[in-house]
Amino acid sequence: MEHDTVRALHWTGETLVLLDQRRLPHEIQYKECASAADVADAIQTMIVRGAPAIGIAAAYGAALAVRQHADPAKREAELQYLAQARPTAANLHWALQRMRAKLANGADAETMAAEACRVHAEDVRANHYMGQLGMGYFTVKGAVLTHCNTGSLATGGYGTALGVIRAAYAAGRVSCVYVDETRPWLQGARLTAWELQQEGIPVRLLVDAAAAALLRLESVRWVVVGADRVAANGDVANKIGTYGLALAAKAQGIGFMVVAPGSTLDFATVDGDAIRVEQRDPDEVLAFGGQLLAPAGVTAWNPVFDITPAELVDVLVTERGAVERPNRERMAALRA
Ligand SMILES: CSC[C@@H](O)[C@@H](O)C(=O)COP(=O)(O)O
Repeated sequence: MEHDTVRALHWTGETLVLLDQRRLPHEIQYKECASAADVADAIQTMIVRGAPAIGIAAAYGAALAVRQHADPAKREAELQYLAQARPTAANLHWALQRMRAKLANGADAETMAAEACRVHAEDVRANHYMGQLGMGYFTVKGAVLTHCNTGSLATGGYGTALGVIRAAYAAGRVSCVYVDETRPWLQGARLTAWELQQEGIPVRLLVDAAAAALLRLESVRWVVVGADRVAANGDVANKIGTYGLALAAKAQGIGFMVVAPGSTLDFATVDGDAIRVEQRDPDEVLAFGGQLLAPAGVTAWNPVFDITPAELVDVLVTERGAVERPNRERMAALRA
């Protein structure tokens, strides 16, 4: 098994230590979470981000709630606080549901922590499996384009879309990785470029607005992205800008691959229209590094995810298998 360059989360046995992703790549700082509320705040403020990593953090948060409180009402309040940290990533609710089931069976703090560690380890295993499965589609060596950060930092380790790219690069099937900078948080520029550089994988950064031109002018074989939630019909919620990439890929006849673990699949949500898309503070768009970019008084629209209709997805890769051109019927094969 290949090594992972970095870990976003570390369980000490008593606390959860998170690599502060807001400060990367130039500062390595950690945030120690001793309570569920600390974890919820870390998710809300993007110290930890990426759907699978959010789910894993929430699982550890639930273990901390049980360690901290004997009173079921207080535990419940902590779990609800965690559940509200961010709305779009399905993994958050999936993880809390799994931890609640343990709790309902009378689990103590130690058993809860062991379950959270299992959630974490299973995610890493799923990523390695998806890496192998996904790279099977890269039949000709070439360049790929990815968006946001879906690597070790966004998951328990290794990555979803970036896991496929890493596996494919190791197998000699990727020549270069184009990375969208991913405004406004710059997950591509700050995090993905950093992860790829550490691996020695050739990386070229582009502004988000250059992606369609890249697909038209350069020979890119696949666009590979992750997901925050996949609805029962295969519609995909992912970082804002993903829908535009899918449209451009379709227009150019370039493959569009989505890579996501089972914990991101939401069969209770009928389609993308029913997915709640998080809106964040307009200041994330209007200012940068504390410096106002736009004229004072201008407002901004800041949805942080968009919905890509299933018909634009060529293949959805999960650890339960891969589905080509997902629709409601084909998605059924991925039910747990
Ligand atoms: C494996 S991560 C998949 C998605 O979570 C990722 O593409 C993404 O959109 C992350 O958004 P973020 O706002 O950084 O949490």
